[in-house]
Amino acid sequence: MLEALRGLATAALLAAATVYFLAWRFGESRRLAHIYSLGFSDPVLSYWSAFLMQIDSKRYIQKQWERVPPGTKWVKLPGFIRWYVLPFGTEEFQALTRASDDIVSSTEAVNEYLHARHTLRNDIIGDGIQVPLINTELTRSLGELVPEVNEEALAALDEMFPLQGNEWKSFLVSPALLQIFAKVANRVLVGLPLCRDASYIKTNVDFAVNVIVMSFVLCATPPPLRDLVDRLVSPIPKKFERIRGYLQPIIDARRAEKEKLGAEYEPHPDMLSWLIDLAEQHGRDDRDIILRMMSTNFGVIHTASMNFQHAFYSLLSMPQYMEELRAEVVQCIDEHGWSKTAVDNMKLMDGFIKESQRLNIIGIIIGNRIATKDCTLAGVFIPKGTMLTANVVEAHNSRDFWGSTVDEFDPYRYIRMEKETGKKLGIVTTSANSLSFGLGRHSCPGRFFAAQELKLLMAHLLLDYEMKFDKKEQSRPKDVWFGMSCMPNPNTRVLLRKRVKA
Ligand code: HEM
Repeated sequence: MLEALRGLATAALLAAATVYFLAWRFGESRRLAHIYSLGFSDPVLSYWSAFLMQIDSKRYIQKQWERVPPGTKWVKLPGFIRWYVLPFGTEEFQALTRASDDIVSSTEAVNEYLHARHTLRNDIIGDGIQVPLINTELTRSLGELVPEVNEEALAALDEMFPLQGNEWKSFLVSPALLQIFAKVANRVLVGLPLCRDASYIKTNVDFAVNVIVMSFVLCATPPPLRDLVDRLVSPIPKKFERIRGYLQPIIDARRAEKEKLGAEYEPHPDMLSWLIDLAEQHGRDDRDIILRMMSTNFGVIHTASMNFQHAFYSLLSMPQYMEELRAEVVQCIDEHGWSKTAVDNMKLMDGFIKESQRLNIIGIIIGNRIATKDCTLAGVFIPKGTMLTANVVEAHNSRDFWGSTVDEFDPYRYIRMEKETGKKLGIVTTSANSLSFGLGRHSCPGRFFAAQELKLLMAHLLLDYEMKFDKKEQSRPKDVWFGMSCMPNPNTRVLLRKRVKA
């Protein structure tokens, strides 16, 4: 009896979800009929296109893009849940990057694809007032933070890759790098000793996975049922309580220290301190501070770790660049010590990581925004509720822009282009053809810190380790694609050995 009832409830839920999504999709297809389709435009047949797109999204968008008639302004890409509208020409791309927040909202887009109102509690912290802290406090402190980031990078590498004598040892890269990046980031988010607490780090790493899984669950749930499903199955409230257990005593201790020392109080140079001050200015409670810490952790750990893995695999598959990169690190450190200037001067390393980001993308689209009202962008009507986004595959592989060597991995490309154009083209420079950190006013504010940690970690690996893939053929392991998203192969093992320095 109970089984039958459960079956009936599941069938009713599935039927409700199907009716809801079909109704939504029919309406959206009608409203976007004037925009060129990458595949079938018919609301029903477009599900077939969406299916083909999910199977091999990179090839699908590349092939369909080549067929777009010249002069087209915007195109739409079919998804199972909705259409994605993308700028086709330069003018349209600029209209998207320049559109103000009251026309296109990145927060609403995050709310939709990550279900952030539920998963990241954007109903409370969706105002994003912590974002400017990254642009100001964190980016300004990068120079001061180098010794700390450096110390943490060394400690984390030693812990995750323990080696003795001159033995070669095999390591699974992906989980080790997640821990390393979580620890290094938390050195500047919360400081010592918590950044080295294995259980705190694990809770944050797991929280990010919970967010992704819950966003899939909520995506498959019709909107009226989402609050209920979230309350019944989400593991996130428990994660919040665990993180609160770690952070609340530190928040209390810092407040007590400030009260005791008065004018002599030296604030800790980390995100937690900046958030405590921010909460005071805006009259927010400690729950607010903890949620913002969790949301920041969500944004920093997996992105940096995946970008690094891609660059690391590229390096191992092209060992011819190891000596040149090592020589550059040695020269920069000899001249400037372990400092921001030294890191900034590692131009070949910069170009190597940027070239890896260009060719090893983590998704075919980036910079999602939702139109919050009916509007006209570059002369074309965009209805309220449309998801706008940009094509990373085309941006990073455009033969017109990158020239005949577009398919080659060339770390010197940016040094050469900087000389030719006089423009800065480092990792942190975003443009219509470099979209790894997003686009326009909501491009990643943490990219200056991210570039520093990626370069410092790569520098230490080069100086302190010999490394190669733990498999016969030393070629890049195949990436793993899920629909429109891609990640470096998580099963990759690497052999490491302590390097004897000359
Ligand atoms: C390699 C590492 C990283 C990558 C690839 C990355 C990438 C991105 C991308 C693609 C976006 C969306 C941009 C857009 O919608 O146009 C973004 C947004 C953001 N990132 Fe990062 N990120 C990284 C590291 C970091 C770090 C270390 C921090 C903080 C310290 C950070 C904080 C943020 C924030 C707060 C936003 C939202 C900005 C806004 O809404 O205005 N990210 N990031």
